[in-house]
Amino acid sequence: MQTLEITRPDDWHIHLRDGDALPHTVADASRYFGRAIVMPNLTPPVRNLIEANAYRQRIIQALPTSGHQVTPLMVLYLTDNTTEADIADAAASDTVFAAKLYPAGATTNSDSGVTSIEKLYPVIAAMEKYGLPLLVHGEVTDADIDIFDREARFIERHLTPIATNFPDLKMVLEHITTADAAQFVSGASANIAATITAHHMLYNRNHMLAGGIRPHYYCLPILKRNTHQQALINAATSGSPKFFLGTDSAPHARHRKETDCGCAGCYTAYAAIELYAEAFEAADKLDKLEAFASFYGPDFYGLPRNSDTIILHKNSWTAPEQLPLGSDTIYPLRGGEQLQWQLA
Ligand SMILES: NC(=O)N[C@@H](CC(=O)O)C(=O)O
Ligand SMILES: [Zn+2]
Ligand SMILES: [Zn+2]
Repeated sequence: MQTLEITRPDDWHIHLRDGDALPHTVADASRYFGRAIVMPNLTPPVRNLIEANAYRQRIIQALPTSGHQVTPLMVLYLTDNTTEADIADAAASDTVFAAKLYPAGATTNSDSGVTSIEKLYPVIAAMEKYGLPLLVHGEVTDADIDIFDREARFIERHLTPIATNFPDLKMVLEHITTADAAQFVSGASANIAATITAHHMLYNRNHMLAGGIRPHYYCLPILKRNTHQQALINAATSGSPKFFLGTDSAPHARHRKETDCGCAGCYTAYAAIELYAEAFEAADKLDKLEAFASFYGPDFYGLPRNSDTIILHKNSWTAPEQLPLGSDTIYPLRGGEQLQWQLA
């Protein structure tokens, strides 16, 4: 049996949600991730250090009592009312590691997001000054911009100006989905990086739309055409330290995805590294998985790499068709289908 031993990975983009969902999401994230950058898009969102620390406590209370435990790294949710003092407090803490820019209306729970990125510039200046990374959901929201073009337009309109105006800002373009984004990040300075999900490496929009509409493949930014998928595979497996693992595992109750207006988000945390291993193996680049999953993320954030390892076996198994999420159930990505890699 083929075996793969890699340094313990971290997840640099995950949604753990809150309340009775937490025991489930936290247990899945704890299977092997050392640390997790925890997205702040709760309702209400995590807007300041006090709210971040309270959420962190709720996560810690939900950690499994035996076995490995993931360490939550908290993130602030930027709003039109975020102040430079909010940034200073967060940067001085040892619990908050970044702040997240959601353009208002761009994605799940982004209603409190930023309505004018230019008005946010003083806050971004503070992030540059204090060295707090800016994490970006990079999509414009204009009704007249095609949903498949929203990431590329965001790069031209907003990311390029931010990068020019704040040359020392640490910035992560989250869950990139286009060749345009991969190119932008590759060509940018070393303080600009990107996370890539397993599902954007494994799938393109045909998987979601050809032969029937499959709501469990619907996430934002939306899956693009296969040439973009190939660009993401190339970026993730290139060995460039600018691209690292962020699952964007985002659970939604099954009935909220299988409905007339379904939610965006795919649940992958139950088999995240297994799905990435499959994608890297398909590209014949398994040797590049460890650095993508375990080195480049902590290097970018200025944190130590994990010192222990995990082991994966090449061994086919059937993914569960559904999983509990508090009092709801979720249909995980790949539910009921075969997975190729298994955690030892
Ligand atoms: N990716 C998604 O489709 N959904 C995420 C939000 C996000 O990361 O944009 C969620 O919170 O459900
Ligand atoms: Zn997002
Ligand atoms: Zn996300």
